[in-house]
Amino acid sequence: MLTVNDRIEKYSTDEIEKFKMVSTSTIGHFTDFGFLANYECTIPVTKVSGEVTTVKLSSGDGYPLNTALQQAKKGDILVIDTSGNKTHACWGEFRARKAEEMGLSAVIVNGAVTDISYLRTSRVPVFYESISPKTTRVLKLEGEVNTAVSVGNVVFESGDYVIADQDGIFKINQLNYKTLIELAIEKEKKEKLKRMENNAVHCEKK
Ligand SMILES: O=C([O-])CC(=O)C(=O)O
Ligand SMILES: [Mg+2]
Repeated sequence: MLTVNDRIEKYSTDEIEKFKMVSTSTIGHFTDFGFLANYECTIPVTKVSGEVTTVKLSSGDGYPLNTALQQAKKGDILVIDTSGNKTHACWGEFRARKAEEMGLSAVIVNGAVTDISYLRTSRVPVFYESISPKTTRVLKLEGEVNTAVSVGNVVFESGDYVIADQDGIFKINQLNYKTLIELAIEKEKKEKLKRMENNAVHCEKK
């Protein structure tokens, strides 16, 4: 049985523009919640962000991913919950090729990936936990698309917004994002000034 929910839009274009302005390490000054810890990334990422499409797999069945890739939109971050499977890689070269074609921003998976040499050349970054030669298969057993999933101890739903950079991955929390983003933008402005002052002092000393 495959459950497919409609895609949800949670944030306005203006709000999304603001989210893109801040780094994860600035948000980390104000909250501990919403961060995924210890994920590897296939390529060096300076900054990536996007709305979330979720998919939940079971028993090494990769089939729901086909549906998720049909539901996802350009710019999305695909969040894959393997339901605890850390050995059967659900993401490899051909999924990556599809993601490139669609223009996905990134993929986050709480399990294994495969075809790592290809993934390291793909422009779509994949945040993952492990590498495995064993893969999921098309079993058509069970799965969910755009339901709530838990990945890296964070709950993700369709339409959530994720920002990721070299310091980590952060999911915007609908409960407090207005305050949090204003605080983060303000802090980044202050830090920019501080940086300029610092550099000026440095130049004077030379
Ligand atoms: O089919 C899979 O589950 C993963 C894979 O090898 C690919 O995407 O090329
Ligand atoms: Mg493959």
